[in-house]
Amino acid sequence: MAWETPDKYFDQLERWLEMEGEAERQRMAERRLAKRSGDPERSGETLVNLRLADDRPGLGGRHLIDFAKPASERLPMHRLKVGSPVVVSQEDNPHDKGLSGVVSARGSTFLQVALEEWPQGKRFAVDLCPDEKTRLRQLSAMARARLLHGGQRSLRDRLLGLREPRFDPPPAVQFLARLNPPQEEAVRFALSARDFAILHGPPGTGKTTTLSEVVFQAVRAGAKVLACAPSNTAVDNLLERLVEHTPTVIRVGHPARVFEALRGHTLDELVEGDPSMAIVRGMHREAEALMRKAQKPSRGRGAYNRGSGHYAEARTLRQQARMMERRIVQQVLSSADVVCTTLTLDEELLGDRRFDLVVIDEACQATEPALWQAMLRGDRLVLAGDHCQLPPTILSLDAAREGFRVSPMERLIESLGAPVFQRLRVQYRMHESIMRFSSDQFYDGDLVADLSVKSHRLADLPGVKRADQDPPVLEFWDTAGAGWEEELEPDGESKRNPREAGWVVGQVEQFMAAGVEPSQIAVIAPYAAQVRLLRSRLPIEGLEIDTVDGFQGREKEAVILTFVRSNAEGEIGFLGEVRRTNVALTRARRAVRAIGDSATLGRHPFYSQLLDYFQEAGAYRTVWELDGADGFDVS
Ligand SMILES: Nc1ncnc2c1ncn2[C@@H]1O[C@H](COP(=O)(O)OP(=O)(O)OP(=O)(O)O)[C@@H](O)[C@H]1O
Repeated sequence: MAWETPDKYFDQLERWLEMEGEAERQRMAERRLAKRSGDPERSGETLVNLRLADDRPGLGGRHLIDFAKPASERLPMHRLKVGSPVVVSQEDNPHDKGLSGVVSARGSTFLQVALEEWPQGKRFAVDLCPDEKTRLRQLSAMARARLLHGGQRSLRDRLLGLREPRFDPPPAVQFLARLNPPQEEAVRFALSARDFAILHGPPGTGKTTTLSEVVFQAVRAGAKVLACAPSNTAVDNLLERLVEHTPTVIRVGHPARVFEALRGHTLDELVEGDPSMAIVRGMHREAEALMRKAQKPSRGRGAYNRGSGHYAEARTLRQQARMMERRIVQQVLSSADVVCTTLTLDEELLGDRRFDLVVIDEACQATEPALWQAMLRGDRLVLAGDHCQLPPTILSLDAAREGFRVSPMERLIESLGAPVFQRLRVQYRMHESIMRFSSDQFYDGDLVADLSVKSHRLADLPGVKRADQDPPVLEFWDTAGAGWEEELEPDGESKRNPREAGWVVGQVEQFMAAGVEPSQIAVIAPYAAQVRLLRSRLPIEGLEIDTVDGFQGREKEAVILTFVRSNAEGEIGFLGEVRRTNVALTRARRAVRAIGDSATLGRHPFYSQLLDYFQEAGAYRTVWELDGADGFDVS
């Protein structure tokens, strides 16, 4: 997509944001309706009938509260992630407006929410909130980006493709981490950019490792760096790498949203640990004592004056304490070489701070408006991601159709091509035969499996039984002609395939019988209804069953993939977004088992090539080989 002027670009983005806001509001209204009609949890954005299961104090006087179902039932499938803004409300009180909080942890049977206040009541609902605040911040950043001058304007115009990006000759670099040659080349390339550069990191190629090295080198040369990512999880992954070589990294953000092991690097904890904070705490204590004194009834001459004097003194003390705290916060921030945050920046906290370099990891998960807050803070920009995996989630189908799903990184690669990006090529995850198809389809056949993973197999894992014949790395089971058809979930829109689900149960059992741990297995289905069905059939501790989106950025030793679609019309729905299948296949380290209907899938050229690939690899099977496949009752 190309824009003639910055104004046209920003006009378009504002329109898409408005459409997205409308879609979000619509979704909330549908959720309210579903709540009344009986199955509120179907949307995945609400959990109901929750009790208080546990609690502990959190930072800054917050409460960390575990909500769970009665008798610790497993929670249904839901989209409330760590960092999601939520509202906790009393179910028995229809007038309760609820308390705002943030999801701070989640497990199969509980959801932990960080709340400022203690929730009153016995039965609770937790609802995902629309992220209005983020949208407003993006709009405000875009309004500022329209009016830029000087160097900032030149970077903006280059990011819009209106001017050529500039590169210096690659510098000589002494690397801190052990990198492979394409990673080293990518670091030199990123450091040579005068405006922006892109690191394209296919699955398992060490994109975050490489981006961290770019940050180390910049810091070494005296730069201040802003390191961002679209989600809290991605920021924490980056932070985990950054702290290895850069001691002065500070993570800005609600501590409840930060991995527990990394909380020592949060601004809140660093400020709390600052020696001057003892004085601030003392001032608060003194102010409280004065308030108590003022509230005590006292009689006699001058009592009223004494009381109001105490109030005034307490107020002044509190103001001074807050000012001092703000100063400490700013001092701590200034001491950092690297500030780490999500793309939704806290503008008030950062003030007019600027950075020599801004890096954005998982940049293909960010929409265009999400870029601008961070972009306005820096002189140079490095984006890292993989546009051959899933794009950002967009609720408004119209906006998505018009192009809102295209991330800025994807747009820049598509429009400017080879000069602006470097691809990493050595991957450290997949057996070579798992990698090959994805490499040929999405990465120009460029990927190479590192020796450490090239031929690794399940049988090499500790605890997995060695058999005469090792379990194969790949298998595709074809259901064509067996009548294993898809169906609509009762009362729902989502699709499922009970016969495929039955087959998946058998595969999980086989893996476990061979000694593979449930936590080493991923069961992936493109449709929520199939995920729900499988979760009800496989209540196994540690086994993860999720949609493709739920597994992006993760890996497992073995992946079982059910394609679900099987119909006479050859409809494949959103499997037509082939990047979804790229993500699903490339989560696997040592084994892939897939099941699908070649008669339905094979009409699409991508799936037809996938089937050929499995066939050529000697990994094609058909369910007719199974006892009683015709009318075979596995469900
Ligand atoms: N040069 C290297 N030598 C050895 N191992 C490496 C190298 N680079 C990366 N790795 C390993 O590869 C794995 C993936 O690295 P990293 O998390 O940086 O990748 P990523 O590309 O960001 O991952 P994802 O595909 O999940 O986005 C890690 O276990 C990392 O230690």
